[in-house]
Amino acid sequence: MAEHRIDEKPWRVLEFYSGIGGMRYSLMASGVVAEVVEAFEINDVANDVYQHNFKHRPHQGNIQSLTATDLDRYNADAWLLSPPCQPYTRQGLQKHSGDARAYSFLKILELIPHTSKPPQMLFVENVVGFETSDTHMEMIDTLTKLDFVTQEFILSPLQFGVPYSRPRYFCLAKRKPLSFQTQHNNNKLLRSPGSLYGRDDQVEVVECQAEEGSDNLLQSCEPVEKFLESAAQVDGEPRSIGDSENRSKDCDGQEGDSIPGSVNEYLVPESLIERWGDAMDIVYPDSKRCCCFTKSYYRYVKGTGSLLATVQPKIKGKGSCLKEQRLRYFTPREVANFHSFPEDFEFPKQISLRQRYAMLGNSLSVAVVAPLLRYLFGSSPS
Ligand SMILES: C[S@@+](CC[C@H](N)C(=O)[O-])C[C@H]1O[C@@H](n2cnc3c(N)ncnc32)[C@H](O)[C@@H]1O
Repeated sequence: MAEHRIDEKPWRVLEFYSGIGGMRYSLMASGVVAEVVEAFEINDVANDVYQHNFKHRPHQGNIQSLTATDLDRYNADAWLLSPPCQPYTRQGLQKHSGDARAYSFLKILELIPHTSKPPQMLFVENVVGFETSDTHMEMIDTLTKLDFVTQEFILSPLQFGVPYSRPRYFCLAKRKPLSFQTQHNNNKLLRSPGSLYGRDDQVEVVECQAEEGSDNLLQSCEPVEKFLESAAQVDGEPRSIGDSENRSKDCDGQEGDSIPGSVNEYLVPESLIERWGDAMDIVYPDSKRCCCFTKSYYRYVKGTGSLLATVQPKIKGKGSCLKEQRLRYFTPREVANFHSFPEDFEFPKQISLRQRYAMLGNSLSVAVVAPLLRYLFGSSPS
């Protein structure tokens, strides 16, 4: 557990790029006594979802236009940020700080020295690849000049028992005189959660080798079936206003927008299986791993997330007839389960299926972020 402050006053937290609130759910799950004093998000649909679940509407607008005076008003102890990842993704142009979508985060870094009371703690989440970018260099440079100590991680839900591969980069920063519990990891990039639980480096090396694919690691994960809705629940997904009855089924694998009214509408059309079967990642209820769901899941089938075989073939995989396996998309609720969102998380009825998948694809794993936040806020032995 994170230690409470002696005065029991909650930490005052600012949440930047709040989306549908994955960071806030992680903070709640971490057990840290904290209050989100404001959240910032440009996308009003995401703000609808956030408000629906937290009864608090984030400040809507471009983070780039915030000033040091604006931020001073909140008198926050910690800033949690999950800035756009497109400038750093391997599939993208990798323009890093040259990409306009990186500007708002660079602006925030610029503002820190101009605030009258800089935050004591910072938490940044991004895609793997961020750690080699010039934005990362800029961030570490700024934090070092301001007397922050950092510990960086690349971690995936697979390392926390969730059968879901979504490795992400995390930077944890504390301003002196605050310090981390495991100080020998200062200024290191770690690929195992060992130090979050006070385990030594040797264990970390083993776990690091185990990441992404080792049998040991996968065996410690729960099976995919634990994350599934029952057929009745899948059937009960709400239909949204203005959604078309049928998805358009383009030959390039792109699909249109809708909200399914029955389980059949999650089934992958045969035309897509014929055309894209070889590129599909297919998993079974007893599988111990599925692929990262991106914001294009359900619109495209290639490289956007796994599909579930609802009929178990005699021989698993592509050797057996895919059409007989009744492939279906995971529902948004199931994707939220893989992100370890709480059961009471829900989308307002008017949010379309495409929007649900897009916002979930942008979000983060509570199973990974909660222990990182607990570690960040925990106080070091003096
Ligand atoms: C990687 S997602 C973070 C998602 C969030 N952590 C969650 O759990 O849903 C980035 C978010 O930043 C928002 N965003 C991007 N640029 C922004 C800007 N300049 N100002 C405010 N929000 C921005 C996007 O709309 C998106 O929701």
